[in-house]
Amino acid sequence: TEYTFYYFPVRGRGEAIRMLWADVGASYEEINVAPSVEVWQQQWKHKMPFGQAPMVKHGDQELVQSNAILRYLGRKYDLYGDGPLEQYRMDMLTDHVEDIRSEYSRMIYHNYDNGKDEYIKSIPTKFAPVEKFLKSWGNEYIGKKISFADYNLCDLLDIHEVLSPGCLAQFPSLTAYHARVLARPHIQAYRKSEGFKTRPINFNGKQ
Ligand SMILES: N[C@@H](CCC(=O)N[C@@H](CS(=O)(=O)O)C(=O)NCC(=O)O)C(=O)O
Repeated sequence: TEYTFYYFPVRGRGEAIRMLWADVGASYEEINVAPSVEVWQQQWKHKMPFGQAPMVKHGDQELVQSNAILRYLGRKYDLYGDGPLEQYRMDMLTDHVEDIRSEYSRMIYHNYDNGKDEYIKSIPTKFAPVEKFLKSWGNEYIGKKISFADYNLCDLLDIHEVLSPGCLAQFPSLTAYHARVLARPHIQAYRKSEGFKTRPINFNGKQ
């Protein structure tokens, strides 16, 4: 296989990478670095450059930092837009996805019971700017063609739909965009796979 993917058995920060590989038809093997917390802490954590996962082994390279991995794959598979302005937009939305993902993870892992309702109330504010940008850019994706940033944004929309069903219905461009990415044949096939269907979104089973 072309890649070895060292991560937890969750969507988390790995799902956008899995979607990209599915869409380009790349072969990869998943290594579950946390069949138990002890195995992660005693066998794997110290092997990771920053003590964290995901890590991707590609040839003799060991790649870490999920957004850097996405950009590396974006450059490798021509999934990084057409020119500096499209690349800026992909980077800018990737940064926004990162901001929201961090806030989402903090709620899921540290403040679910008391913070979930308040977080759900904040969802429109988080996604209204994305709706405006996509609408004004008028592309099928963030760029004219699919990019590494689309898989990341699509995964973020997925997990927010699970957290609060219908939360994106008020955003027509975002809703159409989400459906468009999910309708891609290889993504459709991936979403029907056992791996996708059985994988929890987060490590603590909260969603
Ligand atoms: N900026 C890093 C963050 C990676 C990260 O936070 N990994 C978490 C798991 S997850 O947030 O991706 O689900 C981790 O390794 N946690 C275990 C630990 O830190 O021991 C990235 O984007 O790859």
